[in-house]
Amino acid sequence: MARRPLPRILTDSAPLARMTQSTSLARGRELARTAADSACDVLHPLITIGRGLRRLAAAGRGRWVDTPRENRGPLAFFVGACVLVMCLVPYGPLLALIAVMGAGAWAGRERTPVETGPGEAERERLQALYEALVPYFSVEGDPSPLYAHDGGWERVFTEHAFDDSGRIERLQLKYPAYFTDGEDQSRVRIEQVLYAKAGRGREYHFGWDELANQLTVTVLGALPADIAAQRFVTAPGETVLGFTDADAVQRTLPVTAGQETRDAPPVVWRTGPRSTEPHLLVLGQPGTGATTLLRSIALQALQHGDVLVIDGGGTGEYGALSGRRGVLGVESGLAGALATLEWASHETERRLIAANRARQAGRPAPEDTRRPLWILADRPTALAHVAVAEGRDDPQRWLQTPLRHGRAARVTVVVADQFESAELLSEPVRAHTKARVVLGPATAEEVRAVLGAPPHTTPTASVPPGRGYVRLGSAPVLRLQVPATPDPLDEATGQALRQAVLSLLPERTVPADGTGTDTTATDGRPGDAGASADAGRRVNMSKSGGAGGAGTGPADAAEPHRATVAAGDTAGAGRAARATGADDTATTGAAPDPGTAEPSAQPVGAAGARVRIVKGGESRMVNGSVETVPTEG
Ligand SMILES: Nc1ncnc2c1ncn2[C@@H]1O[C@H](COP(=O)(O)OP(=O)(O)OP(=O)(O)O)[C@@H](O)[C@H]1O
Repeated sequence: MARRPLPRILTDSAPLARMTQSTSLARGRELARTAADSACDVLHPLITIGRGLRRLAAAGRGRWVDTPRENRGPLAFFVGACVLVMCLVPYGPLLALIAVMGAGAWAGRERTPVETGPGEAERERLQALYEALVPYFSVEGDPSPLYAHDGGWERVFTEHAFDDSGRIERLQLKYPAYFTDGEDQSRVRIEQVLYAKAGRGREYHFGWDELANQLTVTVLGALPADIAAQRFVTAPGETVLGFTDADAVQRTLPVTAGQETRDAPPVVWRTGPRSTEPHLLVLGQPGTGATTLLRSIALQALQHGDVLVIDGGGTGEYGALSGRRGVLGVESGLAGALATLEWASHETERRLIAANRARQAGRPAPEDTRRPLWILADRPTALAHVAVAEGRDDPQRWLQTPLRHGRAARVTVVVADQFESAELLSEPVRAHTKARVVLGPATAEEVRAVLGAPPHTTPTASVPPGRGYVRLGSAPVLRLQVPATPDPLDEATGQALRQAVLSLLPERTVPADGTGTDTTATDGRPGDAGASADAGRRVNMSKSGGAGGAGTGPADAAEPHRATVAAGDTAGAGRAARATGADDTATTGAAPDPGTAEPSAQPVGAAGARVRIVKGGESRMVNGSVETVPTEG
């Protein structure tokens, strides 16, 4: 049966449209809207109170439900008693009504919802980060991937925080269990992606929680660079290499920075017989603070021990140490370095033999074997170059015995050099320096090559001098800021820092000039000590040419700053001549091989002690000067 058509009024919309557009209908609508608005304004307090009473009632019901059954009776009794009291007191019901209305109005007030979660721009940033991680955290065939191209970040970014400028400050993310988080390469890839997407130019810490499959990225603030050289509160055998992040070490030290005193987290390196990393290697780009670190170590070492400095760079930046109590020599020439290191090698053996004999005799180790001896070699590879040119020994050869046996003999070796010369470092230096420092800008690969593990932070392209990474043995890699310890004889050094360093230097045992006055101690100005010194009364330990005067050989020309130590007595000139002979003996092969030399049993180490370098030879170290003495029968 055919369907009947609908009446025209229901199918044709034109009449309806006409009605809608009619002015009377529009006016009616306007009136209705105004009336509703006015009613809303008038009734608003009542609406608020009503909403509040509803919320209070809901809260009361919830409370009643939460109350244990056995407590409901007393609670009902208490409420009833309150109501009764209200009814009995004058104006009680009225006051109760006002109180209930007030509470309703307060509970029903409109609260602007607190904005939670990231804003639009921040959500976009998180989504971009998520999408960048998809190729690394997903594999084909995963039925429910955490990371997928059409996925959202909300599932995997469990924590996030932004700084005022909208950059990520902290991010915690989950990753699939099959991700190879145990492999450095895999981790480094993720760290690089996050570094690029979260904003370059800042340092990030990556905390991998392999158990929970969680990675926490935190932006690190710069390490404070305002700590200068000062007396650190440490035990003998402890050396502060610098300062690091507060959560990286468990200890703090009181330090003075500018006008304030505060606690700072130090990187403390332990040396001596019980140390598991008794020697240190420092590598870095030129000008990144290796010399400063060695100077800082020297100032701390001089508190309890003796120091020998080899300044292979020949920049004269250790000149302030010359002639100070405990400083056995500051050498920047090849010949002097060879003689000094040879002595140190024999001294190590002497200490070992003396301590061994004492042990066999049931006595404690002799006093003269217990004073720590520090060998600080700054750029020894520069001298190795000169040695090759002159056909002489590489000075590093004489570091072998101190490196191998120094721990038991309380001899500590610190070697600093530059990245580009690192392959010239001898095998014993590489093998026995378990404490390592990298200074200055370095890629993660460079840091790993030196420290044996990559840093857990992204190295930044520009860092202040003295900034780097440190690793003691197999401990974690830490960020490091070396205390500012400039050369006090450098004119560019500020007065405050100069005074800080000068105040840490031990007293002079050898006058800085012919008058016997300590010019640097009085006014701290550089240059005085060297300029006014009587050249004829100095013993040049770096001699390869004539006695006492300026060197004439090629090595001398290349070493304008080599250290000289004043003899300080009237026999200076003659001693200088003999020192030349001693030096020649030591460096032309007349000295016995370290393996066969029988060390002297004479006391050594303490400032001013007479030290014979080689038995049968004629070299002695007296007050930091090499002198020759007649051979004993
Ligand atoms: N920890 C530090 N705090 C402040 N300034 C520093 C620090 N370390 C080094 N400097 C400054 O950086 C400059 C270079 O330092 P330093 O000479 O120690 O570096 P270097 O690596 O030994 O350089 P080079 O190889 O040229 O001798 C100096 O001006 C020094 O004062």
